[in-house]
Amino acid sequence: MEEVSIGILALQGAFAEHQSALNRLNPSRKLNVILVRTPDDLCQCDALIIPGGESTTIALLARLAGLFEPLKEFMKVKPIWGTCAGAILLSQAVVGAKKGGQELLGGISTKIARNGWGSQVESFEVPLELNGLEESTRSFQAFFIRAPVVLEMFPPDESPITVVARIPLDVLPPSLVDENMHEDDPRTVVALRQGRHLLTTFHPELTEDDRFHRYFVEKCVLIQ
Ligand SMILES: NC(=O)CC[C@H](N)C(=O)O
Repeated sequence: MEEVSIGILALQGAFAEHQSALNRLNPSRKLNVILVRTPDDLCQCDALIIPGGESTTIALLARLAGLFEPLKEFMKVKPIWGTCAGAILLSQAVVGAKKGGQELLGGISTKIARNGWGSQVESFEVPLELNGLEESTRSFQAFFIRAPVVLEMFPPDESPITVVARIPLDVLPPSLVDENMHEDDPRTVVALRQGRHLLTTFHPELTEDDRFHRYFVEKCVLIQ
């Protein structure tokens, strides 16, 4: 059986947790997990995960490793999943970037707010409402740690955006709900797929529930 190689960008952040989650899966094809630190590592990958951490630092370290341009090229042809800081890097536009700016790979048609839930809540845990994951009726307990917030989903040029998970308004910490927020508000969208790319603003790798990892492998990587 032909193997498939999934890279995890391992410059900073929660890459080891993603590695453990991938190693727990038992997908329909054999998985080879590669920690990516150089352009040569990236060349061996069929898909990539960019973990949570600090988006500015990850971008800077990627630039220093000579990985930034190769990552942009990679994203044009192969699937990438960005979690939290990784979700910022995948977005087309960001607000709240650090002084000096934030380099983006920009392959997903979203505008995202860095640390967008504000300083009042550094982190929180809520059950999500899912769409298209296995056992979707069973909610997913998600950790948000200084998470970004999706502000806008642009009408895409090519592939449409599929919302994969939302935070129901009634479980959002009250300090984060404002009176203009409605059920379809982009700010409630915490996981979305565009083509073969996946974006999650929380940390699926910090739970034992591997459904998002399975979703990425089956729906973004192995799909023809
Ligand atoms: N948990 C995370 O990945 C936090 C992201 C971080 N706030 C950033 O801007 O990069």
